[in-house]
Amino acid sequence: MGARAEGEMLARTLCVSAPGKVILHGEHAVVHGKAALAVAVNLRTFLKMTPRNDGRVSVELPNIGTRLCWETAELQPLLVAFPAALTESLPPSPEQIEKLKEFAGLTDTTAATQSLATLAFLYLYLSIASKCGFLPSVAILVYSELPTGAGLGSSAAYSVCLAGALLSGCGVIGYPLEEGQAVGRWSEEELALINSWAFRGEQVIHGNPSGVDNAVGTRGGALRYQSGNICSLKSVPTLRILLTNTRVPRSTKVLVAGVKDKIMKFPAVMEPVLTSIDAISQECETVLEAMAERPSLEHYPVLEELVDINQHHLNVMGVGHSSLDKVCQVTASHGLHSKLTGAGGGGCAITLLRPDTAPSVVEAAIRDLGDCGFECWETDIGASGIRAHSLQSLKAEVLEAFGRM
Ligand SMILES: Nc1ncnc2c1ncn2[C@@H]1O[C@H](COP(=O)(O)OP(=O)(O)O)[C@@H](O)[C@H]1O
Ligand SMILES: C[C@@](O)(CCOP(=O)(O)O)CC(=O)O
Ligand SMILES: [Mg+2]
Repeated sequence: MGARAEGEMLARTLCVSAPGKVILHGEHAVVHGKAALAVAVNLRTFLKMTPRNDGRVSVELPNIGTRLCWETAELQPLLVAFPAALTESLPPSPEQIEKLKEFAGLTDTTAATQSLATLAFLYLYLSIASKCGFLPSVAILVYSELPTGAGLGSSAAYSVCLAGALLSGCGVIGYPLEEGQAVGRWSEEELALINSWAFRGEQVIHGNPSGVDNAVGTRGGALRYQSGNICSLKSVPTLRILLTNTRVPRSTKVLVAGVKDKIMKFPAVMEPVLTSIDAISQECETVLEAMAERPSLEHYPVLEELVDINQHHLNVMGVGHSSLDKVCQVTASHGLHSKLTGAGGGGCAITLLRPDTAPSVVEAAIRDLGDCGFECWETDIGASGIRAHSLQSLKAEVLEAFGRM
């Protein structure tokens, strides 16, 4: 697609998608500067953005039953609180969030799910619009295959899609889809910009995110993340992972804040736990590299033991839940090893499957987990990061979701 001047609105419909993720090790500790290993999973969030000609901006969020619509003229006065220089260099401020809450009529009685999604959209829309000097009149629809609020990075996939679409739509970055092309990808430099803005969206939703989720949602694959440093893991073996959704709702923002409180209350107790989790991430990465070089079943007992140790540490940090304990007990009864993934407190767990784990064992574990009311599915890891798509290339259920609104 030919280059457009920054600030020149894309005059066509664009479509982007970003993957969810699984944190193998390091959730919560990564918020406090330790290493985490995260892999993208092929459950994706899709966003379609279409130019409007009526001076309005609308947002359809069917996964959370939310529809938003404003006149861009209503939004114009808010730009004063979003000067480009400020929003690019500083995190969302409490004053900015308060202004957005007041504007959108969000109160303490508004469901957090709706409130956070609305605030993240408005923050990114106004910040990027401020950077390119105009308020685009567009219709946005976001549809996700990810369970929302379950530890699979749905907030990050949402933020990455919004950042990619708005930056492309406003001409800050290109839209990498030539005529006749099905899928396009941005340059490294553009991905870095998408990631940094997605991180801003995560800051609105999570409060104090580490950045691992938006990093893996932007770049895909498998990576080690520590204090802003992203290291893509080139040699990662194919891992079989069983995902179990306990369906217990929880808020990452609340759980992350709770861990911070515990660290503040018991620093001498909690710092060694964080250091131990950091060592687990490093040890796991070493084993995965060895497996990639020389595949062998001998490495699995080590991986399984690291899973067990990390799960115990997460319970010590206060982010376990009886439903997650149940997943661990049920899978252990089949000789399998599980841990929570993401913020915990419910949501999803991962179970490591060996290459030679008998299908009958997996089926029995899935059956028993289903009897507990949990939803299970085996997933492959290492999905691609954010992508641009032609509408024609999208699978039927996505087109259906895009079309029914
Ligand atoms: N598809 C979506 N549509 C609208 N909002 C979404 C979507 N996915 C995630 N969100 C926002 O992200 C929040 C979930 O974030 P979080 O608590 O971090 O859970 P997760 O583990 O899924 O990232 C939701 O409450 C909602 O505000
Ligand atoms: C708990 C944490 O480490 C991961 C949160 O993952 P999720 O939002 O629950 O998918 C928080 C963070 O790293 O920002
Ligand atoms: Mg999240």
